Amino acid sequence: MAFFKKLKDKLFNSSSKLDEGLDAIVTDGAEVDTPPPADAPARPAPVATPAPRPEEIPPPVSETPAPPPSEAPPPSAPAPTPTPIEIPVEQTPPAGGKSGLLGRLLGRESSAAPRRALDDDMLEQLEELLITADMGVDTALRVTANMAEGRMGKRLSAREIKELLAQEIARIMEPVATPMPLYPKKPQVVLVVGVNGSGKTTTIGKLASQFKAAGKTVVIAAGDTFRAAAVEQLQIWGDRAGVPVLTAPEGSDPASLAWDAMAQAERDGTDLLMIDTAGRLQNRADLMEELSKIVRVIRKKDETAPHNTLLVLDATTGQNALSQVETFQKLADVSGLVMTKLDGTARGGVLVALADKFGLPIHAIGVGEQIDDLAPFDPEEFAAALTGLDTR
Ligand SMILES: Nc1nc2c(ncn2[C@@H]2O[C@H](COP(=O)(O)OP(=O)(O)OP(=O)(O)O)[C@@H](O)[C@H]2O)c(=O)[nH]1
Repeated sequence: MAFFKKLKDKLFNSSSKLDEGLDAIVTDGAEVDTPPPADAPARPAPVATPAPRPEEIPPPVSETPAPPPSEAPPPSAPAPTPTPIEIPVEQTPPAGGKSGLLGRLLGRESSAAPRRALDDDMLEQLEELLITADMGVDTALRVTANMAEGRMGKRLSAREIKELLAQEIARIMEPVATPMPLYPKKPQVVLVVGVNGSGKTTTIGKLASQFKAAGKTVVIAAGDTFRAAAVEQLQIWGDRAGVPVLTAPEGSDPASLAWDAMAQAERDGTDLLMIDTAGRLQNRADLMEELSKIVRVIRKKDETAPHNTLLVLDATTGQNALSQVETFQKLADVSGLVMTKLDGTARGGVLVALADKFGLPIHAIGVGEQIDDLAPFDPEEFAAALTGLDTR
């Protein structure tokens, strides 16, 4: 199945909500064109059209220099292998203008499609709809203001509004869509943080499997030593991914496990060491101490580690994800996000709010419970899926 179709299906709840909401807004108070007046706007001028995306996904190693300048890859560094979180994206119509034009040319949108003049009332309805889709008030206001710029009084069809919205969303998301950077450092230490249940274990398993498929050697440290069940789950995912999982006795110090794991990874020349961590936010001070101790200890072995601190967020928590980012930014030096459970949630809009508010890279999205249900984040596909623009 085309990846776009899969994403669209999986984002069904979000997209149908926006999709139907936008249709309703236009129908509410719309007039039917028969035919549209010659001077009617054939289609709105595109807003701040996002720079055309290259056909190819960004290179695996980001432009970001390795943590300290001295660690920057030497010119002779071996060519990076394709990043594991890159998944070939099938050709899909862009979220923006082209599909609309094509749609029109192919007669997808009849000239009798209902149109509604863009006025304050309609803008308010749009804002409300975006807020209910978890975009948050600030982002919803900014998005609608941009959509309205230069278009007040223009008569727009539902499809044109969806295209405008998709363009605006893609424009916000474009800068944050970056795969997890890979460095020539061995081991590259990836600290994985997030609240319990956000999908850390699952994401570590999926990422480990993708890194391994890309030819990297990976080892996982089960750093949530306080919960036997968490360790067992991680072992199951390690088995699935074919990657060893280092564990420590229940209740032992996670920092000491991290130390041992670093030593083993260094000894074995392992490419990536992924460290799972506890996610108990109930006692923030303890968690902060635990995370900073892990970091202190691994820095004794490599002062540039951790090279990535991934925050795993559960999309179904909606706006709560925003406060989790704020909290974890205080606890750890978060370098990127993975958003899980985007399948089957009506709260996908929170990604837009996250990108708008924090600008942290979104490395990947979880769209299911299977090992291959982790996809690179593609802003245009996401915008199209979220707004219900598709190839129907
Ligand atoms: N539908 C869906 N479910 C997911 C996704 N990612 C994780 N899950 C499910 O979410 C639940 C929690 O995932 P875990 O990976 O165990 O979460 P965790 O953060 O490690 O949780 P703790 O072990 O309690 O700290 C599991 O039932 C997973 O199958 C996803 O992308 N989509």
